Amino acid sequence: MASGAEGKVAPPEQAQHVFGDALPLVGRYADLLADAGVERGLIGPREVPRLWERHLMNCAVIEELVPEGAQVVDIGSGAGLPGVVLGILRPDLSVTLLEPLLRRTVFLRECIEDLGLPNVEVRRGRAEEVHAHLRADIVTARAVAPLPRLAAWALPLLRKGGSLLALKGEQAESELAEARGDLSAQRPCVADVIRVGRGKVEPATTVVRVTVTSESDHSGASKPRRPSGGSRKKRGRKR
Ligand SMILES: C[S@@+](CC[C@H](N)C(=O)[O-])C[C@H]1O[C@@H](n2cnc3c(N)ncnc32)[C@H](O)[C@@H]1O
Repeated sequence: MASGAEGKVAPPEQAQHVFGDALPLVGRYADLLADAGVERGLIGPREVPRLWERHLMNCAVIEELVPEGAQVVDIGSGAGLPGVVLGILRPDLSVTLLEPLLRRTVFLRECIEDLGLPNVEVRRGRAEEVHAHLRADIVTARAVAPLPRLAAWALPLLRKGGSLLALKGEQAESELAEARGDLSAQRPCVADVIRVGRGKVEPATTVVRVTVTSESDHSGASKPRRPSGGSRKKRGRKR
């Protein structure tokens, strides 16, 4: 994929601490986002100066919540956040980037090829339509949907003991408090809010972690309920 010098943004000093030996490859991904990603409207031009702190590093620090060798599904991957970053940092993971929009899946496939990531694959589809086909130890999602809807999409994909890691903003505690009833009605689970990356990223990344405590019944007996909360909001501009 073409990546000129134009959109390049130098990594901050702290990036070495976060990415270690993976820094050059993450730098290449940053260039792809800043060039082709912006050109094709997958990422806003105003995001470029804050690509490292607000996007790449903020996503990277969740890797400490992902067990060795896990199968990860990144719902609504968009331009690849956090899935591509996890795939680069952690070659031990198998990462599926799940994204419904063709333009975005084309970009993601090009990125994976360019970056040479054999442990990452792209799947075009909606999370609610892949319950019969995908299983995961970890499901990640950033800026995709309110918690009740996200849980309805993610929890059926998880193996017992697996977790949804939803990257959320400062309102995570109240969002979780409102959604608790909905979450356990979807599937038995425990949920908490964790802040990761203290000392590496400022502010620390806020994650709502929902861990399922039962086997799921994929025969259909425990079909996910339509969440009562998180009513459909106006979607943002499609990129
Ligand atoms: C705001 S973007 C966030 C992209 C990326 N996760 C990030 O943080 O930059 C939301 C993404 O979710 C995707 N999406 C929307 N509905 C979805 C669904 N039902 N299943 C999977 N992805 C979905 C959209 O196509 C879009 O790429």
